[in-house]
Amino acid sequence: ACQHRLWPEIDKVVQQQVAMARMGIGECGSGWQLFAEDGEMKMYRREEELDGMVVDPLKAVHVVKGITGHEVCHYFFTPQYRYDWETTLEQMNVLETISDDTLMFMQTHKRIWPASQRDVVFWSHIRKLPNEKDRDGPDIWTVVNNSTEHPDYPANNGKCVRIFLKVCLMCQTRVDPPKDGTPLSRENVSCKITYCSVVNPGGWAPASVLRAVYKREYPKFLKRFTAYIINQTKNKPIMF
Ligand SMILES: O=S(=O)(CCO)c1ccc(-c2ccc(C3CCCC3)c([C@@H]3C[C@@H]3c3ccccn3)c2)cc1
Repeated sequence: ACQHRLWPEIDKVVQQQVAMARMGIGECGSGWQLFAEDGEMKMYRREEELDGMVVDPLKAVHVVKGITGHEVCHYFFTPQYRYDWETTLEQMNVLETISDDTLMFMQTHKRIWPASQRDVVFWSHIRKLPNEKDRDGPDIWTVVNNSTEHPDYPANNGKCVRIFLKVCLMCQTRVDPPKDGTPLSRENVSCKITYCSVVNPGGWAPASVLRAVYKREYPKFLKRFTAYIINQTKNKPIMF
């Protein structure tokens, strides 16, 4: 994978995104407003516009018991599961297998009235990072999705408006070993999930409509995605 033309960009964006995800909400600069909360899940956004278009950065933090960061990133990265959990997905194609940890996708998302239908081309990279805080603690796992161009799929040449996105899913596993020395089980693991995304809708859509879509779709997405992983992994060995 080192020689691929995208490698320098992938490495730069992954380092950037992970640094951002690691910062707490307080450190990320002010302006974050909590817009959704459900148990351990907290969703923040900043209201930002670019050329009159809503490009609100989103940052969600969640703690889920019984699953690990490797499992969360595995089910997020691997194409074959995506239709099971991605509610607004209409079509997904793997355009290129750049390496075993880097894929390129083309996706069309369901039209959300009154906005026109959207599509997106992005590379997706999964990576394990050393746990700097706790040397012998479990590694951090991350998936970064970043818009890119593909010669066979030029933007806005068909029915869809091309969106641009930068997404970072970063997961930190926590293990609380059982006191009585019994073998480790899923009750002893939990995962702190940080999901950061910036979606540029590509073409104009009413700010009120987009913000309503985000307010509805993002909490639904994260709840459905994490419930899916719990269900997929419950009778399987723990993936660390
Ligand atoms: O994390 S990912 O990389 C997972 C891979 O699939 C990803 C997440 C979200 C999107 C996405 C693309 C388009 C749109 C909108 C923009 C204007 C009209 C359609 C939305 C809106 C926000 C709603 C939404 C939010 C969350 C999940 C799905 N839908 C989201 C794409 C990829």
